[in-house]
Amino acid sequence: MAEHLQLRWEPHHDGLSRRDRAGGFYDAYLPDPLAGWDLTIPADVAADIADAEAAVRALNQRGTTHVSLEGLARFLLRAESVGSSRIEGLAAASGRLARAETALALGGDPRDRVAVEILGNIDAMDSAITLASEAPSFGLEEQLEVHRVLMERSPTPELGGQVRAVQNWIGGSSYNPCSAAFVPPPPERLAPLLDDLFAYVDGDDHSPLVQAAIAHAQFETLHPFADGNGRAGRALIHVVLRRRGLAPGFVPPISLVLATWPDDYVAGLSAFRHVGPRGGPGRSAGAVDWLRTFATATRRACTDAERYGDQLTELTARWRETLGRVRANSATDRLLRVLPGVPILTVESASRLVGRTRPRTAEAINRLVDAGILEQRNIGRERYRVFEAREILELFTGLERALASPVGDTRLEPPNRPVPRRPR
Ligand SMILES: Nc1ncnc2c1ncn2[C@@H]1O[C@H](COP(=O)(O)OP(=O)(O)OP(=O)(O)O)[C@@H](O)[C@H]1O
Repeated sequence: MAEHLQLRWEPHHDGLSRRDRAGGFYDAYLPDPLAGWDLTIPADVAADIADAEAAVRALNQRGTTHVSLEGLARFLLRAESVGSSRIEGLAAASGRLARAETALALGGDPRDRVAVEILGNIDAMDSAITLASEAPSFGLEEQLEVHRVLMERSPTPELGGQVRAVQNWIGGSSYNPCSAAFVPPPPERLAPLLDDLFAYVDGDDHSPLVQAAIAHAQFETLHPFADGNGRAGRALIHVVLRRRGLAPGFVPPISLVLATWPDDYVAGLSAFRHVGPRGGPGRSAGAVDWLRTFATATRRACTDAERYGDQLTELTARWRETLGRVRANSATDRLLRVLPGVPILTVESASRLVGRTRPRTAEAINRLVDAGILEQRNIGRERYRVFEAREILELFTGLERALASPVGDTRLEPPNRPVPRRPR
């Protein structure tokens, strides 16, 4: 039975105010395990979930722009891998990251410390997700490894891969949980609940989107780490959708939309935390509120990603019109195909990507520069010569900004969290 445990807080800290120094009572939440839950989902919400799953599937099957979505979606992981308090990291434009990444790939010094640090976080998220998605089975050990990788580049790497041994809480005073918005289970109650959660993640009791939503909510409810629960919980959504095969190539940015609707997000998590008997109707009713929010966020993430895919298609069609005749399978033709996924190139990297000699590739690049499609830049301390498709980077910034607008359009409602500035 899910319940609140009333516990006494013995003060440890010399807090600033009398209230912070004081001890007192608090309610820690103890959820039910997930195993054997007979979750009842009403028809309208089941239909919402089916629609959202179909949208994710369609996005993953989207022929030509599929590779492009995958290519740039890596940068979307920035907001999932950088703590939400890191404003500078969240507001760094994708062009800046792509340039730093290119300089690093060339063995140089990008001279942009912030971008290098963000890239490190993205890599950590990327490898944590890959590791967990490809592991033959998923259990606590895999989750600890994911957390270790995620925390490696954080200010507190020593917290990585360790289940907390102390009580934590969300909101209220920093000194005691007595005024907290939510208090997760006490540390000594975590072990069986974590085993239960990862058995659920490894199974297929529910459809993939339901599983991702419930795994995320139960994970945030347990808050098993001293830090990095947000990052690990966001990674878990990707892991479930990949492991279940719903999103083999591209996971839509669901948690970015949830971050844009913080009130709905927290209300959904709170509704999920029912109090009462394990099989009672209150449990399913609370979970259904959360599932509705999660399905809506998924559909919105897919719509925004679809729109971005359409804009890419329109842009490349416009480029072809500007260029006039482009011979099929020529270096130019192939370059136009790879650019949406890799908008910053050198002659060498482009030559590898299009499978043509360097002189042929250089000719094609020059043609695109003459047409205003590519711009030459010098990057990094070494001043490497690169070619950049500015319009693609701008579209991507537009996608990031739209995702941060509660209504999906920054002209109607501005972004409500830090995002890159609109390109000038
Ligand atoms: N009321 C709540 N109940 C349960 N979980 C919550 C609640 N409010 C926020 N959360 C979750 O807690 C996370 C923050 O936990 P924590 O500070 O450990 O994570 P983080 O990865 O360090 O930070 P961030 O999410 O800001 O990157 C949020 O991202 C959110 O997923």
